[in-house]
Amino acid sequence: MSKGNVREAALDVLLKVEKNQAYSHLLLNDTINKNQLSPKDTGLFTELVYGTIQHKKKLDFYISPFVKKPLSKLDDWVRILLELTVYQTVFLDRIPERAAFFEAVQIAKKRGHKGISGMVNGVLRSMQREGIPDPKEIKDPIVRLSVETSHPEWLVERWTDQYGFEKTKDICEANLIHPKQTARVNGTKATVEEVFKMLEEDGVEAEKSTVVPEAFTAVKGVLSKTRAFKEGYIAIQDESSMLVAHALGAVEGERVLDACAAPGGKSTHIAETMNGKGEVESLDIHKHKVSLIEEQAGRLDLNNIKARVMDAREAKDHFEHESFDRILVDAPCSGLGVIKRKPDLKWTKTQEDVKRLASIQADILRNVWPLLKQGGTLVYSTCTIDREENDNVIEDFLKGESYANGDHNLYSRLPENVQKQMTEKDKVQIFPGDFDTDGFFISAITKG
Ligand SMILES: C[S@@+](CC[C@H](N)C(=O)[O-])C[C@H]1O[C@@H](n2cnc3c(N)ncnc32)[C@H](O)[C@@H]1O
Repeated sequence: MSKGNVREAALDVLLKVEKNQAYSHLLLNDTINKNQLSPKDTGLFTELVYGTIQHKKKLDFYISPFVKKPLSKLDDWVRILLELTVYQTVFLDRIPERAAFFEAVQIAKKRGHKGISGMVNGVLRSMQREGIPDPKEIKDPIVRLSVETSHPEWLVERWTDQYGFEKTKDICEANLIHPKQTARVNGTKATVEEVFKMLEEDGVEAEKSTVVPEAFTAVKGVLSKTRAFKEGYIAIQDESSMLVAHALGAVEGERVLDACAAPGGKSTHIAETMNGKGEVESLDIHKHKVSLIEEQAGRLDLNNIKARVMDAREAKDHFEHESFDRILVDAPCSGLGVIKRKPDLKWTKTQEDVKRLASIQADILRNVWPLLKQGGTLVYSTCTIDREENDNVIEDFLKGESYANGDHNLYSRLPENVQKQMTEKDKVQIFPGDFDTDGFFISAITKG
């Protein structure tokens, strides 16, 4: 594919993502596979799409003074083409300005009329001549942080109310850092050392995690292309997600319910911690996602996972009362802890979503609770960092259920680094800047 076509493909993806027609990561993979992009083009294409979404607000701040009307009045494709081009010139060193400008004008000519390509050219040339504005000059600290780190103002305000301004600044800045490529070793098949040898043969340079014992970061190479991945020796997963199986603490022979399980990252990890012995019942409301759990379990050679389509809110009608030793509710959530991986979330999620999700989370918890044995453990986790979906859901649940208590042993089941982060023994909020991982909330409750 030529560079121009890569940029045009990026523009198409950005338009669809903005219109909420698809998630960026799915559309990105789809375009890469359909067009059989080379590794080099894949790199540029991915960078253009994620970078433009990630820095959208700052890019608009740079562009607005040079456009006569409000940016919202431009055709969407014209505004996105400008954002995409300015992203390349301001954030990427390796792309010469003249090449980026030339391609932008060619795309504008192809998609619009002469007036539009002239306008695009004019805006870009004026920016080049006059220089871009500096967000540091914005007086209001919330607006300044929102522009500097490209987050919606409502989110910066909300996090400031919940965690204070300095912590919010940390979160916003951490959200701009490229996510690491991390994975865990499938302990039922090999040791970390054995897997490192296999990876080396495939040109992957790996470093042990400082957070999770069975985890590592690939600093060079592509994990999904290795024999270790294809033959089920590793599973690609963020380290904070891996903490959840530790928090649950399942052991051989137990019966575990994973109420919201697809695509199966945690179900398979739990099955590994049980050494493949015992039962994991993995539910998901979406039929197409249940097959992903089966695929993962198959690849990792784990035979003790039973995946089925089910609304967790109805699970108590399908399983025997108090029949599970442990239950995981890795709830559907706003995903505000994984913005560095899925930057479109910061532009698509709203406060209404947070409220709606908190009510679903509470419903799921209430409905799976009767299935937990006396003395059993339930772990509630989310990949968000919003109190309304995390602490508040758990506090309300504990108030409403007389046999539910915070499980203070959670503390001892988590790695030392994480323990240091904990201010309470039965729950922990991990922020994206804490360990260079996704943001995650993990809490544990016991029955009896
Ligand atoms: C955070 S994701 C789970 C990720 C999974 N635990 C993993 O580690 O791979 C939440 C999942 O809950 C599913 N879900 C949403 N509402 C549900 C419900 N009422 N019952 C069961 N699953 C639900 C979604 O389809 C989604 O796959």
